[in-house]
Amino acid sequence: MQVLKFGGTSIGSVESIKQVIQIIDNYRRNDEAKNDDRITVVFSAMGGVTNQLIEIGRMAMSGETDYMELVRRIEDRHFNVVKSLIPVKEQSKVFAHVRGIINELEDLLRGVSLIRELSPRTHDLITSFGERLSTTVITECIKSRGIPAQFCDARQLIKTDAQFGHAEVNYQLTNQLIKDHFDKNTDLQLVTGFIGSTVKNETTTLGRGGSDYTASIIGAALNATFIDIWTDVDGMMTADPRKVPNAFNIPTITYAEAMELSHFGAKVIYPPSLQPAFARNIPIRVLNTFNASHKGTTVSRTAERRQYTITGISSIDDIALVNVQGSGMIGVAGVSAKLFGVLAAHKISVILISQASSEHSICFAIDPRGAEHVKSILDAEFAAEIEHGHIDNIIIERDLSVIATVGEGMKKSSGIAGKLFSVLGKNGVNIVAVAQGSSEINISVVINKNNLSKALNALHNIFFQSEARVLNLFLVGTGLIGRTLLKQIFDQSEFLREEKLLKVCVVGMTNTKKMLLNPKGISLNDWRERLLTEGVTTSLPAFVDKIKDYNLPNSVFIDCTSDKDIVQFYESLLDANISVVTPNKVANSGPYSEYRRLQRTALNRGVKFLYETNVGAGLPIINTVQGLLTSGDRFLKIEAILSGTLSFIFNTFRPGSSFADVVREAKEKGYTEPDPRDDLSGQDVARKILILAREAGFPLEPEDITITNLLPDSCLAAPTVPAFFDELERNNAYFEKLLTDAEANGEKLRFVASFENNKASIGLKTVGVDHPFYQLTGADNIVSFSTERYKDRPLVIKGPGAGAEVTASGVFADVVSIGSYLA
Ligand SMILES: NC(=O)C1=CN([C@@H]2O[C@H](COP(=O)(O)OP(=O)(O)OC[C@H]3O[C@@H](n4cnc5c(N)ncnc54)[C@H](OP(=O)(O)O)[C@@H]3O)[C@@H](O)[C@H]2O)C=CC1
Ligand SMILES: N[C@@H](CC=O)C(=O)O
Ligand code: NA
Repeated sequence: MQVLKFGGTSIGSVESIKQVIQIIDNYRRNDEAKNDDRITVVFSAMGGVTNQLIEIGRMAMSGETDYMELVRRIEDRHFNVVKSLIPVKEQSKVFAHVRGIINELEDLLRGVSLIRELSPRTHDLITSFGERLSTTVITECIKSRGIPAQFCDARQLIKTDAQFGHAEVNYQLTNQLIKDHFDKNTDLQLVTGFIGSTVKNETTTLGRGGSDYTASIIGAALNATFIDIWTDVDGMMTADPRKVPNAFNIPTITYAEAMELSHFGAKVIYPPSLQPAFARNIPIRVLNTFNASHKGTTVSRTAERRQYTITGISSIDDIALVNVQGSGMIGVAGVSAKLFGVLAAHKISVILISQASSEHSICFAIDPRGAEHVKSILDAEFAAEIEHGHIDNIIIERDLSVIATVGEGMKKSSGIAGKLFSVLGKNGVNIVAVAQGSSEINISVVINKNNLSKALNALHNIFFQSEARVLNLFLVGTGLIGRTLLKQIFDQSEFLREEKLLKVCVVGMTNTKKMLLNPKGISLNDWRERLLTEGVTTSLPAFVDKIKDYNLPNSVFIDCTSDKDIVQFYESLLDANISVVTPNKVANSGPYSEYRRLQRTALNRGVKFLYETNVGAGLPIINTVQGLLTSGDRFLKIEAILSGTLSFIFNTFRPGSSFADVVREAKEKGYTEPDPRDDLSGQDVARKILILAREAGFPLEPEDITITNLLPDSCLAAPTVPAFFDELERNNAYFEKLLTDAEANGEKLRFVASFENNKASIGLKTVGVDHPFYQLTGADNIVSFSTERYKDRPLVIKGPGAGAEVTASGVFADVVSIGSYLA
C-alpha cells in the first residue's frame, strides 16, 4: 500500500485537480504494471476553505447574517469543479449530493446563529465540511473516468478522544478499523483528511498538520511502503526560498532533522503529525503537484551522505526573549523547575532556552504575542523573590528572530559553531542568545529581527559552499578607475565564480549625476545605459543610507573618486560592518587621528578597510609594508619615486618639445590625478609618503612633510585645469632649463620622496647614472625599504605605478581578498 496526500493548494482549482487526477492515475498505472501495490489517497479541503469555514462559524455565532454569502462561495467552488471535470449527464446527481452536504452545513449554522454559541465540538463539525466536500467532489470526478473508487469518510476509521480541535487518536481501535475497512474495500479509497470522531460519533479534528496526520495514521496501520505528501513546493529546501534566493532542494533528510527544521519555521510538512509513520519506519516523500517529475525530499531514519555539514537553516521571524536573572538564582535548586512549571501550567510554548553556567540568568524565547501575559504570570509567581532582590525584574526583549542551523552532519564535527559565529560577526550581526541541544543537530541563535535576512543569506552562503559566496558591491565613481574596474569585474566574473566560488554582484553605483541601486545586482554589460536611463539624481547621503537599509551580507563600499567629502561616510559604513576599498588617498592622508580611527573601527567591526592602490597603484606596496610591520620588522628608511605621472613626464620630456603636451599625454594615458596639479605640485606624492610612513608605524601628520614645490606659482594659482595648461605653456622655458641643466651633468630629473628619522621630504632631484633611480622608465614607481631585516641591501619594489588597468586591478584584488576573508 502507498498512501498519498494532497494538500489544499494541490486541489485549490479546477486545473490543479486535473493535475492531481493525472498523478493518481500515473500511480495506478505503475501499480498495475507492477501488480503488487495499492494506493489510497487523502485530501485536505480546497485551499482557503478551512479558514472560510472558521470565519463562517464566527459570523454565525455573532449573528452576522452575511455568512450565507461565504457559504455560497464555497458551494460555487465545488460546483465549478463538478461542471468542469464531470460529464454533463452525470452532473445533476453530484450537484444534488454536494447540495445535500451544504444543506447540512446551513442547518448547523442556523442553529449556531440562533443560540449564538459555538462550542469547540460544533467548531470541529463545521470545519469538517471542507474535507468532506473536497473529497466527495474529487471522488466523483475520478469515478466519472471509469476508475473504481470509493469516498471514505475518515470519521468511520479514526477514533479519538473528545479534545475538540486537537483530538488524541485511539490507535488500538483506529488501526483495527482501518485494517478491516481496507480488507473489505478493494476499490481505490479516497479519504477525508484532518477529521476523526469519538466513540459516540461526534466529529473531531486532528489539529495542526491534520491531513498529513491522517495519511500517517492510515499508512502506519496498513504498514505502507511509502507516504507521499503532495504539496506546492519541490520538497524541503535548505532555507526558505522567499528569504534566501539561493536555497535549494534537500533530496533526503532524517526524521530528526525534519523535526528540528519544522520546529524553527520550515512549514512544508509538520513532522510531529507524521510520528505514526516514522515509528514504523515508513519513508515520507514530499513532492510537488505542480512539478510532478521533481524528486522532492524523502524523509526517513537515515539520509544519504551529503557534501555539506549542515542540512538546512530555518528561522522564526518574530520572537520575544524573556530574561529571568538575579544573584539569588546562583546555586539554588528548583528555580528553573518553578519557572518552567508555571509556564507549562499556563500552556506557554517555549521555543528555545538558554542558561549561562554561572546560573545567574535563564532566558527563553516565546511567541511575542504572549509576552506581556508571560511577564505578568512570572511577576506573580516570583513576587517574593523579586521583592527580596533574589531575582531582578523580569525583562522582555522584543523585535528578535531566531535562526537554527540543523543537520546530523554537525554531530561531533568541530568548527561549525565557530564558522557560524564568525560569519555573523563579520557581518555585524549581534547574537543575543545561543542554544545548542546536546543532540548537536541544532544550533540556534537569537538575533535582532532587522538582521534576519542578512544573517540567513550569509549563513547559507558559507555553509553550502558549492554555491559561490556573494560579495555585494557599492561603487562611487564611474570615471577612469571606476569604469575600468567594472569592466574587469564583468570580464572576470565567470572565472571567479567557477574557480574561486565568488559571485561579485554590483548592487549600487553612482557618479556626480546619477545613482542606481538594485539589491539583485546591476547587469554589467549595459550599466552605462542603465545608470543613465534608470538612475536617479545622485545624493550621496541617500546612497549610503540605502546601503545600510539593504543590510546585505558581505557588503563592500568602493570609493573610486578623489572627492574629499566622501570619506566622511567611511566611518559610519565600517561601523555598519560594511568593508571599504578605495584608491582615494584623502582619508588616509588627513589628520593621523582620523586615519587611526578608521583602522580601529574596521578592526573592531571585523570588516576590512583596504587601500593598496593608495601607493604605487596595483604594486603590492602597502601589503608588503603591513606584512613587514606585523611580522616584527622595523623601518629605518624609505626612499621612493611615487608618482607615475612625474616619472612619465621626466622620462618623456625632451628639450624643444612642449612640457604642457607631455603633461596632457600623461593625463590621456590615465596616469594623472583628475586635476594634474595634484601630481605636479607634489601633493599626490606627499600623500603617498605620508601613508607609507603611517603604514610603517610612524604617526606622521601632513605638516611633517617638507615639500619642495616644482610648479611656478602662476601654474598653481590657475583657476581651472585648462587655464593651468595655458600657464604651463607660458612656463615651458622654466621646465626646459631644469631638464637641460640636469642633462649637462649627465643626470636625470627624478621627483623623490624619502622618509628617515621621523622626517619625510619630497622634491625634485637630479640623479646620476650610479643611482638606482636613474634607470627608471615609463610611468614606473620604485620604492626602496631599509629595515632591520633588510639593512644591507634594501627591499625594492618597482613597476608601473599609475594607469587605469593597474589601478583598477589593485582595487579589484582588494575586493576579492575581502571575499576570501569573509569565507
Ligand atoms: N589614475 C591612476 O593611476 C590612479 C588613480 N588613483 C585614484 O583613483 C581615484 C579615481 O581616479 P579617476 O578614476 O582617474 O578619477 P575620474 O575623475 O576619472 O573619476 C572620478 C569619478 O568620481 C565621481 N565623483 C566625484 N565626486 C563624486 C561625488 N561627490 N559623488 C559621486 N561621484 C563622484 C565622478 O563623477 P562624474 O563622472 O559625474 O564626474 C567620476 O565618475 C582618485 O582618487 C585617484 O587618486 C589611485 C591610484 C592610481
Ligand atoms: N596620479 C598618480 C596615480 C596614482 O596614484 C600618479 O601619477 O602616480
Ligand atoms: Na599599491
